[in-house]
Amino acid sequence: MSSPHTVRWGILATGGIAQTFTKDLMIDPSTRNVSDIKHTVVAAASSSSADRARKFLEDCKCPSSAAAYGSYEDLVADKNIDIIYVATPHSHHYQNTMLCLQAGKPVLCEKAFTVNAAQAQKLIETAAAQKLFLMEAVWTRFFPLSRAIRTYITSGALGAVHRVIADLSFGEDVESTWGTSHRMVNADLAGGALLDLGIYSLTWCFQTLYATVPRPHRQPPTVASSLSKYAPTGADENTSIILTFPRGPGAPPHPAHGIALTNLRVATDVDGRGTAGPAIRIQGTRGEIQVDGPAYRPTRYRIIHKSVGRGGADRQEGGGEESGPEVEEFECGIPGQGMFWEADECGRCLRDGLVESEGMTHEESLVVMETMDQVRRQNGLVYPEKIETTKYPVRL
Ligand SMILES: NC(=O)C1=CN([C@@H]2O[C@H](COP(=O)(O)OP(=O)(O)OC[C@H]3O[C@@H](n4cnc5c(N)ncnc54)[C@H](OP(=O)(O)O)[C@@H]3O)[C@@H](O)[C@H]2O)C=CC1
Ligand SMILES: O=C1OC[C@@H](O)[C@H](O)[C@H]1O
Repeated sequence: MSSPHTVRWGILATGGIAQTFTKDLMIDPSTRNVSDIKHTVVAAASSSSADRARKFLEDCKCPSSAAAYGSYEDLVADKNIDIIYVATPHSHHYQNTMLCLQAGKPVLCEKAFTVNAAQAQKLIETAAAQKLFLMEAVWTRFFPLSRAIRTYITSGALGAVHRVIADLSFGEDVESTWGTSHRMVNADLAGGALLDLGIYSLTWCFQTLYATVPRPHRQPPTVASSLSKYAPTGADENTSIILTFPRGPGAPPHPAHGIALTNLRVATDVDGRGTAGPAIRIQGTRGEIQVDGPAYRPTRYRIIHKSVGRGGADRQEGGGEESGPEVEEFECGIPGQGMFWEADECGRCLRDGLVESEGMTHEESLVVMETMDQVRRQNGLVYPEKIETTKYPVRL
């Protein structure tokens, strides 16, 4: 057996998710049955100080040889780095990712990819011109659970999928939890439910209704939406979206609806015990897949088969013969947070000289950003010009 390919990471920013991701990188890949890829962290940078970056590296138990930088500019100049993970707020993704790409570094950039589609387009063009790998860090798409569900749908076993309902809502007292400056609600940081949480509801609609169609036949959905703002900052706190995925050659002949929901004041899981039901329902003519939340880190799903003798048009007088179990339950444990699967994907793409991942293509990141742009346009949600601009460099 050949030795694993080692990926040397640089971490840009030292906040909450940077810690979680980096700790996942440090987990032995064999615990998730991975033997072809290994990860190491060779550097981290904090925009506030090198001391903060040093403490971050220690807290995450990174190798003692890892370099600690007090600026992102110093990080991107480090010749030992294979790829940079950008973990700043949404507002900063465009500027920070452009900095990395222009310094010749491949990038895994946190979601939401950028503030708008125009920025995403520029990053994709820059990566293509430089022949550099670039991916939006939609980690959930790389879970074995997500892959299994997509495979099940493409096999046709669920029949024609007509509707997907996906919700990621938090149920917080917004004022006391986030105030006005926290990145969740701060418009200067492109905060709000849509870009932060709604993107996962959209992810479930897209990965089941868009990514399951052969690539040449994928068509962007039409978008209808409603959004309410959090008065103190103008960021959105309640956003509901209905997507209609057109059908045609290479795809099922009927349009399918994706309903993507997000709300900061009411919760998907109201009692924290799943009593309210699944976060995601994928409804096909032969059955339904129900995925328990949270939508960003699901560990459990079930397939409910529409059996002969039960329900709908297949109902028979006196009940019919049933074939197989009516409900199949799947439990998918995660040996860590689960961010390592997207990191493994980056490693394989770098090893194979790819500039994008089939699991999260540039085109799909762009279509999702365009979808969120439409939702914002339909409801008058605009962020400050300095974070909507495609100008580079801009000091934020
Ligand atoms: N995939 C997932 O599950 C999750 C993804 N996220 C995404 O990750 C990104 C960061 O979120 P999170 O880690 O929670 O945020 P934090 O606020 O915890 O960290 C953000 C970091 O970005 C850096 N930064 C640079 N400029 C600014 C600025 N003006 N204001 C605030 N921070 C700044 C800081 O690091 P430094 O001082 O070191 O430069 C800061 O610690 C967001 O895009 C978010 O959507 C968040 C949570 C979960
Ligand atoms: O990406 C995310 O997933 C988990 C949430 O807690 C977080 O706010 C969000 O940014």
